[in-house]
Amino acid sequence: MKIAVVGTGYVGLVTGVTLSEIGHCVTCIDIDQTKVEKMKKGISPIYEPGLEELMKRNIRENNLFFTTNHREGFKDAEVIYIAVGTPEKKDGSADLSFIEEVAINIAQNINRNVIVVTKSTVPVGTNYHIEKIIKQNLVNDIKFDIVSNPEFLREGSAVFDAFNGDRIVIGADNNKAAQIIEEVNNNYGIPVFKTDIKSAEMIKYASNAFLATKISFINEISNICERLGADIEGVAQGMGLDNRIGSQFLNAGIGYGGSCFPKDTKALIQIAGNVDYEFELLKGVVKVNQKQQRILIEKLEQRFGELGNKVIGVLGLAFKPNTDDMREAPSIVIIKELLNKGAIVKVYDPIAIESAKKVLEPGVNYATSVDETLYKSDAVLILTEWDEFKEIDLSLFKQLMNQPIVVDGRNCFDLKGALENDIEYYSIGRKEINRKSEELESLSNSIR
Ligand SMILES: NC(=O)C1=CN([C@@H]2O[C@H](COP(=O)(O)OP(=O)(O)OC[C@H]3O[C@@H](n4cnc5c(N)ncnc54)[C@H](O)[C@@H]3O)[C@@H](O)[C@H]2O)C=CC1
Ligand SMILES: O=C(O)[C@H]1O[C@H](OP(=O)(O)OP(=O)(O)OC[C@H]2O[C@@H](n3ccc(=O)[nH]c3=O)[C@H](O)[C@@H]2O)[C@H](O)[C@@H](O)[C@@H]1O
Repeated sequence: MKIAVVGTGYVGLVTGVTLSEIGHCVTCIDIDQTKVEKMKKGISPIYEPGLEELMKRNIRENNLFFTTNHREGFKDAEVIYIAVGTPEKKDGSADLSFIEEVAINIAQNINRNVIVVTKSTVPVGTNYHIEKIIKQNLVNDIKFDIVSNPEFLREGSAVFDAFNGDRIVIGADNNKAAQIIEEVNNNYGIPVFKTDIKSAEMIKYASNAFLATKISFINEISNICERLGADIEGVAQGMGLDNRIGSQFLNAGIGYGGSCFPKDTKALIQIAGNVDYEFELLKGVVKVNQKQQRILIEKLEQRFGELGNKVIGVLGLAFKPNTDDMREAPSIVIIKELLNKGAIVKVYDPIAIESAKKVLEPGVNYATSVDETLYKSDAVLILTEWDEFKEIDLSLFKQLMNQPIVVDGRNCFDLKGALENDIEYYSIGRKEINRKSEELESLSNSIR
């Protein structure tokens, strides 16, 4: 089938590339000329494992094209996917200006009957808004249908998710259109769930809000565990064994970040507010997340008192491993606060340094390796659980740092290893490990 995809962020690019991989002829359209030039050469503008190989192959086989020109991109397209951003406005609601612009682009440039599929995460009712804008601005006498097809991929495993997702949600009022979009997706081999348009739009927000709730919940439990001397890892494992709860998304840490959970939770609070419903639970989730992002600063202050002139190394900047995406990364909030408190901040990330430079405060020192970050630091914070950090030789902390104090926001190391390597180790929801502690012997025995 001939398909156009508008917008080549994570969602648009992965959608376009994987649709070409399953046998469609796809043209991706973006208004960013530099990005399009890169993509035409098979270079991915985002770091996403496996994506570039698929891009290159499908470009070579003439299944995948890129353009900045909407008319050229829509030419003969039977299906048009909308995958532009829906960022957060100041009041927390979703900014639909990119979506509205694309609706006008479509109305002015389509030359045949077409199905318009919205992949972007949009508030309930937006697909009808898109339909209205297209109708009002149509230039040619053609017919079109609208379909909601929200995206559930995760950054860092987006290609894997495209072929192994749990479900594809198709929301439509017209059975024929729903059936065609189901056929388009056939070769992904993923179960399809069909529903009406508004419910499909809500499934996306409710899913993200639920996952965010799970994270804030386990983070609160971890804070209580710390105070009571219970161990969050065991608690999460024990909870997850109940199939009704499930073991995923129970990793306590420094709060969720990224381009979607923070904005989608706030947008859903607004969506509910618009129909006079106060979503109290979700408001709590957002508040807990904001508090959790500061938890490592509290731990540092408890240990040092003042942070002025302390050299703090930071390992990990991206909001999660395997991506260079810095959108709403907890590292931004934490580093800003460290600088405000007068600390000297040295940071390292295996992939996200260049994107981090665009968003972090001036005054940050960028290191090029773990060793350089550790060297003569008074404490090290771990903010992203990259494999490179999980595999660090633990003896390096004592060898390279002024004092081996590690405040780990992602529970990368086991307590026994930290203890054996003389690390003063603070993590999330677990016992503190500290050679200075008088309980050292008994603690050591209990861990062994
Ligand atoms: N990033 C993610 O992992 C996921 C994102 N989503 C949702 O998907 C949507 C897109 O998100 P991202 O891929 O992160 O977007 P993004 O913001 O990274 O990229 C959007 C792209 O659209 C382009 N664009 C804007 N207006 C355009 C126009 N009129 N014509 C052509 N191109 C245009 C921009 O130049 C940009 O390259 C959002 O609604 C988001 O909530 C859903 C699931 C996962
Ligand atoms: O709508 C979206 O954009 C996407 O949002 C998330 O995907 P993503 O943001 O890429 O990453 P996640 O793996 O969900 O992680 C989000 C944040 O939660 C944090 N997290 C995740 C899991 C966990 O157990 N604990 C935890 O703190 C991560 O560190 C990260 O900061 C969802 O998982 C996707 O299904 C959805 O499509």
